[in-house]
Amino acid sequence: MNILDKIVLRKKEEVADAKRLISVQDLEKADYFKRTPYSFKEFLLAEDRTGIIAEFKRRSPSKGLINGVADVAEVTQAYNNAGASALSVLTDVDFFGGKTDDILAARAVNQIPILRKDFMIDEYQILEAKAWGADIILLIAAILTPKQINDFGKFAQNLGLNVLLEVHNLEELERSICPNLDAIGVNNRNLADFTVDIQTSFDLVNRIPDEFLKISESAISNPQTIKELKTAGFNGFLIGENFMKTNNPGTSIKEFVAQI
Ligand SMILES: O=P(O)(O)OC[C@@H](O)[C@@H](O)c1c[nH]c2ccccc12
Repeated sequence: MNILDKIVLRKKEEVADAKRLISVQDLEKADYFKRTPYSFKEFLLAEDRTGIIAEFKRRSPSKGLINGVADVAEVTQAYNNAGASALSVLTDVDFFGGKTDDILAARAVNQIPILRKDFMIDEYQILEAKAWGADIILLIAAILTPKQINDFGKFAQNLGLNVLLEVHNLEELERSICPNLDAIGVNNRNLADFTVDIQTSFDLVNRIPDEFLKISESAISNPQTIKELKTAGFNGFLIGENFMKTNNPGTSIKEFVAQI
């Protein structure tokens, strides 16, 4: 079994446990459930922002521990102050060291869009994202059928959430594309075997219809790469490890932004 299969198997248990603890009715009663999410597009295309979607990630299956001490409120605020267009917060517990409370903590101190970064397999998780104050959800083509992508996309957009579809190759892109999406992300990392190649982004960018925001995800560590991805047509750049692996992710993003 590859790692992605393991994550999805465990996710099914995690979601079943969460459903037993908190009902859908209770999620819908949360204060944040009433708020209107920020527009991903508006922030990504804003002249005074960088297009960077800056990620808070403690650990990953590919790298193990990345940062065990960083504070989510402190780091996401520093990302925001450095000009991030949006924040990405991992909520997967077992494989990425995330916590539900991380989104709540980031939401409380930031007025820019927040992506709930997780492996979405059930509508319940979309309701959680809304209740926790997230603005964007991620749908990963590699683990979902085209029908699930269409249905989850519609469900999320009906709640006012923005939808980011993640693909890793042309086959996933072509089978998954549907109208109920706001953005399409090309993951430079193959989630099944962790190999990374930025070329994946350059190969797929012109296959993404212009009605969608175009995001390049993972393995970005050089400001020069942002310039090249922009020229190729990307609007957004999802960066995690490059900042999180340092002693001070907030300083790290500032130095990075100064060079783009
Ligand atoms: O830390 P990196 O290499 O900058 O990558 C960030 C982000 O793209 C990566 O964490 C990611 C992309 N897609 C995912 C899906 C699930 C979990 C994590 C991810």
